[in-house]
Amino acid sequence: MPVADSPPVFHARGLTKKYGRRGKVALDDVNLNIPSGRVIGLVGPNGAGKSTLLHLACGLIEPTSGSLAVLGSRPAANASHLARVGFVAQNTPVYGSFTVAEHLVLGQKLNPAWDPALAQRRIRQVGLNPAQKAGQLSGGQRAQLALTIAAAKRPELLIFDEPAAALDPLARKGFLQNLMEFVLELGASAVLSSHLLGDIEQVCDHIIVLCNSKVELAGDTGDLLACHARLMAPRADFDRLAAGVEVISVEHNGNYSSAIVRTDAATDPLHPVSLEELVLAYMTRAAAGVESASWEVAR
Ligand SMILES: Nc1ncnc2c1ncn2[C@@H]1O[C@H](COP(=O)(O)OP(=O)(O)OP(=O)(O)O)[C@@H](O)[C@H]1O
Repeated sequence: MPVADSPPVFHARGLTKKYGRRGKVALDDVNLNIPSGRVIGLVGPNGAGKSTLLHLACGLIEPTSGSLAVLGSRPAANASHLARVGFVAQNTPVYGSFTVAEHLVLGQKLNPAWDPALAQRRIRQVGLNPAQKAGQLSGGQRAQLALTIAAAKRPELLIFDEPAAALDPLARKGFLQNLMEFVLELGASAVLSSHLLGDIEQVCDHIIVLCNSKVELAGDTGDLLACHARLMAPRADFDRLAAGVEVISVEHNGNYSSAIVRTDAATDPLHPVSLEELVLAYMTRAAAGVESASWEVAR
């Protein structure tokens, strides 16, 4: 894994992206500092701005205002920076009329640090036929090809936009396993956007929760899990919570309530939360904020 003094994977300051003449806001004043050496899960509801952030990070689009540095430089600043980042887009695009072997030849031509041995070995390991046209591969095989091409660049950062969404559970498991093997073999960082919280929980050690174009939560999963818990108590107790306890989301069931709280205090009775519960709590809070804001406007 990269050393502690490596530049951050993402360093965003006031990062804002608006689309089109109407200025549709996709990212709104985002601040982030994501250390290297992590497998980062980027989660959030549809339209939250995840793909926009990843496209900005790959230099495919420009911010409207603010700044984003990726591995310490402007995204896609030059050929050598491009070579440091491997990107697997949504639906893992490949050239349908090219064979698997032709993809590897193309990869070698286009990438100065291409590792042919790694590419060949991985193609063999995942059982891809070099002579097969990519257009005839299954979704899982296409994803494995796209992952191999991204990894054979030997990048410092691998970026995946919902790479496994269309795969069946077995293919997804294989894909995630390979992804983790690559991360270890390359000593790379990875950013993985996904709606599949189970996948995120399985492979990520850092998360970014993006809701309504803003960062709702970001941090190392271990740290976040340590300062969140489920609090179950009579409903009335929630009116007099200890100082330092913040309710993120709460469900009432008769006179009893169950809440996900952020706490630096030891409050009884607290139960640990899973990463999935934590992410859902922040997404629920953000959705409730939008609902009450639009209700205010409607009044
Ligand atoms: N090229 C574009 N032109 C106009 N609006 C766009 C464009 N791309 C994205 N948007 C809008 O920006 C917002 C964020 O979109 P984005 O694709 O980044 O979200 P996302 O979190 O990746 O969503 P999903 O989970 O559905 O893939 C959405 O409201 C979307 O409609």
